[in-house]
Amino acid sequence: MRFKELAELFEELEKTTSHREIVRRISEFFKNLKGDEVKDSAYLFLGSTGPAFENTTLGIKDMLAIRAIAGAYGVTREDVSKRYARTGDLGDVAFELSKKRESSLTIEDVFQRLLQIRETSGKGSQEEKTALFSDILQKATPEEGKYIVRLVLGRLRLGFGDQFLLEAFAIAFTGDKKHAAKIKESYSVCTDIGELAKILAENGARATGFISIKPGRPVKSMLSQRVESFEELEKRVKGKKAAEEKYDGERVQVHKTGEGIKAFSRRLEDITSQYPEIIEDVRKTVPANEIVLDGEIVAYAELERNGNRIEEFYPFQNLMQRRRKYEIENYRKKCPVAVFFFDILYLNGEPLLKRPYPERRALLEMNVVESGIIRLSKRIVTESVEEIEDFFNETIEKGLEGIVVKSMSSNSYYEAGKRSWFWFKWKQEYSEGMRETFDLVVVGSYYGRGRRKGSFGALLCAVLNKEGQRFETLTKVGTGFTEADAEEINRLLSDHIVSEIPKDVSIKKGMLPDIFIEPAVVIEVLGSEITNSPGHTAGEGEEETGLALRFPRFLRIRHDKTPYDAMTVKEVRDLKDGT
Ligand SMILES: Nc1ncnc2c1ncn2[C@@H]1O[C@H](COP(=O)(O)OP(=O)(O)OP(=O)(O)O)[C@@H](O)[C@H]1O
Repeated sequence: MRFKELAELFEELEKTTSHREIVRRISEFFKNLKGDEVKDSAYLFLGSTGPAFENTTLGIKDMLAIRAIAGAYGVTREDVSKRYARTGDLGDVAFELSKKRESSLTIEDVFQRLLQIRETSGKGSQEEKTALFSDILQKATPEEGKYIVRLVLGRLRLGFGDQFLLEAFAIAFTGDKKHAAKIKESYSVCTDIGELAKILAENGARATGFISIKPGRPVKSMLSQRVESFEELEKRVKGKKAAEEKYDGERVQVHKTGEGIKAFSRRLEDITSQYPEIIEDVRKTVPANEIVLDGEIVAYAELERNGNRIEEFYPFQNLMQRRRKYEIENYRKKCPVAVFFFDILYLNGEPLLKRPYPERRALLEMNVVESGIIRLSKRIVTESVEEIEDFFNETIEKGLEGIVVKSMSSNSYYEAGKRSWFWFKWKQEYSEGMRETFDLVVVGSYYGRGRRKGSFGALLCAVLNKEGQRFETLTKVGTGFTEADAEEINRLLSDHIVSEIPKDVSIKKGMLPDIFIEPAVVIEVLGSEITNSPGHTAGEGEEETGLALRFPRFLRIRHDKTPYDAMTVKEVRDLKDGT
């Protein structure tokens, strides 16, 4: 299919606000695609050239793009820069400069070219990338050029995410949107949207029955519910249960496929290169040929004190030093880590997601030999709430944040991507009656004054309205930031500044921030009271006013969460209602 049709659709979708209409248009489009176009278009709709767990960056920043655009249209770089300053979007600049009336570019041509740019590396690659980019721009019409530029820069902002695409697949490939729920479940297991689209296109609704975990392709993590009290725990998980230490670090899924070993974060990013010591030790101590393990990486050291070996757990913030591309060896020494595996999802050709937890745990213990760095989560198995309470107190003494209680029932499967009723977390702060933490999405910022001049004074934060896939504001967060936090936040937000309210965000007039931010950055906030408020849009309906969070205080950036992992309106309402 011609790329022109995709560019035209992008243009229309940008202007469309109706959820139904967007899904309908996308599904019509997918119905007409053939072969590889299905897979490639699925990636392109999300502004990418592959699944999240592959490194899909094309390595072209503004400077190179300006060079490529100037070269393509025979104008000076100054001219391009001036237009860029005026429009704020290099895609719009390409649109202005292109004079081409007709083009024969196909979706495949554009996709292959993006891949070529992505795969060009090494010496002289900048020139080569620029030349490849310039060349395709010359062949493109103004509309096509606009979207090619945005795709190359990773800035296609259509204002919707993968959930819309999955709903469109239901209509396009199964003929009925009632299959959307099953397709969304399949996406938690097959997290490669292109691959999923292809399987659905070839097999229809039947596909959701056989999609399975595959080593090398991370599944979405299973998450836990929270309980308010031990009494509630007893009610929720009857009889024998396991209580495991809860480690506060970075979730990790380790995939071993023969000699290849990869580590993926909760956001499904490839974090293999950040933790070479874990990869080395898995190679040494996990003999299975093909295996997928789930666990938590923590900043950790075993120390000797007065002749005793003691375990030292360091705060989550220490571990964040390891989020880097360079100086890895240096930081490996500065911030030693261990990984605590608590689950096994695949073993030598056999998917284990549908095996109950006790069986999975037994297989985990049989297949992982503990070393200094590779550990198994410590746990007890008991029917007694008192024993769990003792275990909980010991974990707190050790400096850990709490426990995760797991059901031992015969259907306690691994529920990828779900906040499951088989896992319950219990943290120290709950037992102390402390305030609740909220993971919120930053959607705007207000200029700072006084000491905070030049930075932000407060951040406008939102929660996810799951039904509408929209972000609705809940609170303004202005305290709790250190200077380093503020700097890091400014840096993260700078990539996501937009000139108007993003389409999937709702903000009340009186709450409009100085700068709009597209949903991308998640922060964890401590708050104390949820109230009704006409100032915010969270949960606002015809009959209901919005909800607001009072006295919020910034705790940390959640690098590991995407906006779609943020707290939902329903969760906030449940907390308010005390359910
Ligand atoms: N033994 C364990 N079993 C399961 N999860 C564990 C364990 N130890 C640590 N964890 C971590 O705890 C998380 C479970 O809490 P939850 O699912 O609510 O995630 P969260 O939203 O990140 O919450 P929190 O902020 O409380 O960590 C898991 O995602 C995992 O990263």
